[in-house]
Order: sequence, then C-alpha cells, then structure tokens
Amino acid sequence: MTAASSARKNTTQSGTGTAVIFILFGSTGDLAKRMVLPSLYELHRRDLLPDGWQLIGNGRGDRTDDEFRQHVKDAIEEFGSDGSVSADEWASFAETIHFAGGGFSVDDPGRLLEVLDAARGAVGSAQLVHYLALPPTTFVDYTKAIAAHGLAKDSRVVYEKPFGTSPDGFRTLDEAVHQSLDEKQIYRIDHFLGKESTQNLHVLRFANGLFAGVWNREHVAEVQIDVPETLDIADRAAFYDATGAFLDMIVTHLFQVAAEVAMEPPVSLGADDLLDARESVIAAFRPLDPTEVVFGQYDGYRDTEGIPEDSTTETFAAVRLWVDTDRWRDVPFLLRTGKMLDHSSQRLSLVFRAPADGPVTDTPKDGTVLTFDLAGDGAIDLAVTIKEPGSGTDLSVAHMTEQLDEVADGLSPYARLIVDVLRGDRSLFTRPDGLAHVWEVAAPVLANPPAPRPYAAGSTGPAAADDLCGGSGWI
Ligand SMILES: NC(=O)C1=CN([C@@H]2O[C@H](COP(=O)(O)OP(=O)(O)OC[C@H]3O[C@@H](n4cnc5c(N)ncnc54)[C@H](OP(=O)(O)O)[C@@H]3O)[C@@H](O)[C@H]2O)C=CC1
Ligand SMILES: O=C1O[C@H](COP(=O)(O)O)[C@@H](O)[C@H](O)[C@H]1O
Repeated sequence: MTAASSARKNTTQSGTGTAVIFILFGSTGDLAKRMVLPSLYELHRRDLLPDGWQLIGNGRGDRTDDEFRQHVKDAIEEFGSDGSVSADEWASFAETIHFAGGGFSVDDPGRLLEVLDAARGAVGSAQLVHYLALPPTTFVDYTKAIAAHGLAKDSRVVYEKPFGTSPDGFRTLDEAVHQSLDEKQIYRIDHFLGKESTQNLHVLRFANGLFAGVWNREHVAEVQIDVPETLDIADRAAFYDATGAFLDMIVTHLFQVAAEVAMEPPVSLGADDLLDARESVIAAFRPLDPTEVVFGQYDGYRDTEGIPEDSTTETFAAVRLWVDTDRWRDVPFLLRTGKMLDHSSQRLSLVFRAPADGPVTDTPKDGTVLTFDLAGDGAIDLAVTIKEPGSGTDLSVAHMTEQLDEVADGLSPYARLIVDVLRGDRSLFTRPDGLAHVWEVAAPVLANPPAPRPYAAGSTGPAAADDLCGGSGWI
C-alpha cells in the first residue's frame, strides 16, 4: 500500500477502527442495482473500504451467495462508473459478498442472524451498518426488527429518501426510529448533498475572501437552482404519481441545496458544525405562498401505463422561496425542476448585482454569475462582464470554467456518502429539525396546490414559471 492510500484508508475506517459489516436491505431492488452496489465497488477499487469489509445482501426471496454475487457483478457492469470489472479486483470484492434471504421482520429474522454470525466469525468484532434501500413504507418495520434482534446497539442506520411522505408520516417515522436508535446513529440520505459541486459551495465561499464578503443580499440579486430533466417517469409510474415533482425534488434535494447556499458561517467545517449550520437555516425559510408556485404536467403523462387518466400530479414545479435572515432578506431563491423538458442540467447560480453606481450602466443580467454545475463530476463557472476584444467598446460575457474532474478524480455522490457513513461523519446527511421545518414551509402548497398547467414534452415547461423571475428569466 502506498503512503497516500494508507492515509486514505485511515481516514475512511469506521469510527471504531474495526471491520465493517454492511447489511443492505432491499439488495435486489432498483436503487441497490443502480447506485449502492456500483458505489461499493467504486470504493473497493479505490481502496476506500476498510479492512475486514463484509457485505450482506438481504431480501425476501432466496438466493445463493453465488447467485447474489452474479447480480452484483451485473449491476456493476451495467451501472458502474466505467462499466468494466477486472478479474482480480472482482475476485477480492466477491469474496466479501453474502446473501441472507427469507426477509427480515420482528417475528422472523430469516437467514440474516445466521449469515451475520458467520461474517463475524470471519472478521471478529465489527461496526454494523444497516442500509435501508427499501420502500419507505417499510422503514418503521425494519427499524423495529433491527432493534428486536439486537442489531441496533452502536450500529449506523442509513435511510433512503423520502424520510416521510407527509407531515404526519414524517413525525410517525421520526418517533419510531428514535425509539430504537439515537440520533447520532441515523444517516438520512439526500444524494444532492454528496455531489462534488455541492460540497464545493461552502469551501469556495469560506476559503476565498473574494466570495466570503459578497455572499449576501447586498451583492446577490437572486439565487437560482434549476434542475430540468429530459427523463420521463415510465419505469416508476406508481411511485411518481403518488409523489410528484414538488415532493420528489423541490422540498428534498433543492431545499437542501438552498440551505447549503443560505447557511450562516459554521464555527468550523467539522461535521457537527456544518450539519448545524445547514439544517438550522431551514427554520428561516418562509412558508411558501401558493401564488409564487407554478406546477405543470407534460402532455401525454396521463397516457403512461400505471398513471390514472385524471391524474393531477405535477411533473414540473417552480417556486419562489424567501429566506428570512438578515443575510438574505428580499433575495428570491428560484427553484425549478421537471420531467420531459428540453434538456437536462443541474445548475445552481448566484446572480450578482451590477454596481449600484459607476460608469458602466448597461451590464447584462448574466454579467456576473457564479454557477455550480451539480451534474456528473461537477464544474464551477464564473461569468464576468468584459469588454469585447476589438476596436469597439461593446460589453461581452466571459466564462471561467473549472471541470472538477480535471482537478482530481471525484467520487460519485453515493460513494461519497457511503464513505462518510463508514467514517461516522454525518455532515452531509439531513437532521429531523430541518426536515420538520421543510414540512412547515411546504404546508401551504400541500393544502392548496396550484392546478398543474399543461406543457409540451420537450419544451421548457409552463411559461408562467418565467414570471417567478420577475420577467428577467432563468439563467
Ligand atoms: N430507484 C431509484 O432511482 C431511487 C430510489 N430511492 C429510494 O430508495 C429506496 C428503494 O427504492 P427502489 O430500489 O426503487 O425500490 P424497489 O421497489 O426496487 O424495492 C427495493 C427492494 O425492497 C424489497 N421490497 C419491496 N417491497 C417490499 C416490502 N413491502 N417489504 C419488504 N421489502 C420490500 C424488494 O426486495 P425483495 O423482493 O428481494 O425483498 C425490492 O427489491 C426507496 O426508499 C426509494 O424512494 C431514492 C432515490 C432514487
Ligand atoms: O432522487 C431523485 O433524483 C433524480 C436525479 O438524480 P441524479 O442522480 O440525476 O442527480 C431524479 O431524476 C429523481 O426523480 C429523484 O427521485
């Protein structure tokens, strides 16, 4: 092992420095296949899993270890970051993989306890990590089963999103998990927080005087978080129709990103301080005004198999959010997302004000914009107004762009968040006080949702969303 990889390993060991047994509930499902299993292999290849690593997949059906290993390999080949699996790297990963079928409930642990005993026999005392890649309706039952079978003590439990699908559902789930677990054992995933660009938000802001001093209402005219998608919802119709764009994206991912922008400076960039700063500012989000919310539904949505022909679920949502702190008072945070739009991107932009007085009076709106491209490996772009080179005096906009993967290899969001679970670092996970406020902010819209406006597939969505920007448009 090189000194560098040794140093990396030390920082990614579980908090106790012991082996880790990672129990993946829902291991045969869609999320496991697309995200979790390929991310675990990414960490294995990059030497970021601790020594003594063991992976146990759980499911209600029965499979042999070899059948499950083949499932994992297929998932990595189809969804992994480079799609290839080298024989040596795979062999050393495969031997850590086991399957415990027969489900898992309070009354019946299936084969899990027996497979876990064997894994403990192989590695000795181990940090348990339970990852619930399960339908959210099962979170309470699985949490109770973990506790009932003596697997809760000192373990870490990762909950997929959504952590509650309504204000009441959130409270019930929150109370149920706290009956079995301490808050410090709980990791609620929001994968937008695991994106390289999102993490660069606070570093760029707090490590550069150029930005630290202008991160406020005096200098920033508006903040835009814009996540259009060309994707449709055909392969998850039932889930999507029961959820809609507002809950699937706005009050989850985009609110967390908004909180990353809006937070007050934390005491340090340590896990607890960062978590505290991000989740506390959500308390200052003003409850949304339904007249500042535009919903849309793409033409043809109701023709999709599994979608009721009278569905009013929104496939597009745009909101104007206000953050009532001294730093951000009267600065609109404009959030927009939708399915089946003309292009896909994930952009967070801070639009800076033109100088209030001075000799240049006709600066373009996009003349000073700091943009974080959250998609893929991430990028940061600073747009500035310049004189167009040449004999004239016309103004032009120049872009200084850094692709983050040109600086160093990043980690995919799920890989990054799993590393943090292994380290015991909760800074990029959500907290119940923040989530409770999210439901208060969403409540007026849930009580009085705007009727979705139709929009053509492949368009930019309902034109009414442009009015939220005060007519000056989305960046
Ligand atoms: N899929 C995605 O792209 C994303 C998913 N998520 C979240 O991840 C979680 C898992 O999603 P996804 O993988 O799509 O879900 P799936 O519907 O694919 O379910 C995952 C697995 O859970 C098990 N399961 C299903 N129903 C039950 C049940 N009633 N009781 C016990 N086990 C059950 C099944 O395994 P078996 O039959 O072997 O028991 C299934 O393979 C959800 O919370 C979802 O919201 C979050 C972001 C994106
Ligand atoms: O959680 C979700 O996120 C995806 C977008 O995620 P990304 O991996 O492309 O960053 C979104 O398409 C999906 O509807 C939502 O459930």
